[in-house]
Amino acid sequence: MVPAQAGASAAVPAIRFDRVSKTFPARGRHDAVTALQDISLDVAPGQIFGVIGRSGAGKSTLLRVINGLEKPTAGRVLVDGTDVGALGEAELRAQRRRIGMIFQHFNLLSSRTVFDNVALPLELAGAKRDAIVRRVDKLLDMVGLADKRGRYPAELSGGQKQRVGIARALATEPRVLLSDEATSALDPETTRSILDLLRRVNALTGVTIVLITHEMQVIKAICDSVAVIEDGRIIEQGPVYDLFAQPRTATARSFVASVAGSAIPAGLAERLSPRPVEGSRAVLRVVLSGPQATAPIISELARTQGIDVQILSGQIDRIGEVAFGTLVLSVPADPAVVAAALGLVRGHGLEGEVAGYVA
Ligand SMILES: Nc1ncnc2c1ncn2[C@@H]1O[C@H](COP(=O)(O)OP(=O)(O)OP(=O)(O)O)[C@@H](O)[C@H]1O
Repeated sequence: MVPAQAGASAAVPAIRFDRVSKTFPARGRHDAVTALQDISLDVAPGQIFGVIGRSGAGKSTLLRVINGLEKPTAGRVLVDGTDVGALGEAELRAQRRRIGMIFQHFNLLSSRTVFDNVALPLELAGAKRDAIVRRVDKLLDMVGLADKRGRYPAELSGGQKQRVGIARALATEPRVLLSDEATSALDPETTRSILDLLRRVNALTGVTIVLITHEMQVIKAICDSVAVIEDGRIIEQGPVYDLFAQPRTATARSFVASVAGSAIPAGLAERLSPRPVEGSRAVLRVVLSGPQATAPIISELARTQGIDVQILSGQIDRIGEVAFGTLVLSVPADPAVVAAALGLVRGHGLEGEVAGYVA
């Protein structure tokens, strides 16, 4: 007998990148640019999949090959098993109705009301008027904008505009929702409410979401899986908690640190000197991540090594069961003491470094 889970593991991914590369050809004085290099990844149906990278890393291009706005120069992108690059114009149009998209600057039509913006994809798909009214009213209810249906975009806040964008993207009941830095133009509180809405939409409709961002906070807030992109290559990918627990590359570590608040407090940073001076103490920065994130390093430093240790700042956060954060400590500047302290930290599989010396 075939085990029950065999069927599930063989499920067609919602999106598959199979060795995808994209090079924009040289034009005039501009050299050719390879925006995507040999990318392979699977997005499972119903997942919220985040792609994080710095400016120019290739995030938008990666999103645009999913809905066929760009064609790969090598490899294939499969959406629900269909090779997007092999579709003709008419098939591609039909395919795009199954892929919604939301944007950083909302891209609403200013001359249309909220209702008419959301109705547009349905009108283009040839839906009947009463079906359009039913669907749009339901969507406006879902995004909490039923009372704004007759308003124009200029009369809405940024968060409300993005809610309209989300309702419009969902109008044709897509299987996939692409999010292009959808919260980058919003303040932190509005960002949270939009991310909550996307989570709710995902849970209610099962739509697969692929979002690109340069903010680790967004990944942490709603993604199940994440890929880190740099210079057109995926340098790490996996469940979000794995990335937080054990970032393997310097880029991923710095993204994790941006959420974990690894920075030395400003007042202390100004007083740090690169070398020890008379009576100074060494300032150690310890990154808490992985299975040993909560190891009792302070008591071990004090008790087993006899090191006089002072806590200068610290922050610890959690994703599910995984703890991560940073601790800033000071110990006597004696090189033997510093080496013993770092040895103990690293012995627990944690990263530690001397950030400087403070008198
Ligand atoms: N149509 C194009 N023609 C030529 N080069 C392009 C084109 N689109 C993107 N590129 C180049 O490809 C690389 C990746 O661009 P992309 O927009 O995908 O990056 P990104 O990670 O989304 O950046 P940002 O966060 O700044 O939007 C960049 O070097 C960019 O200049």
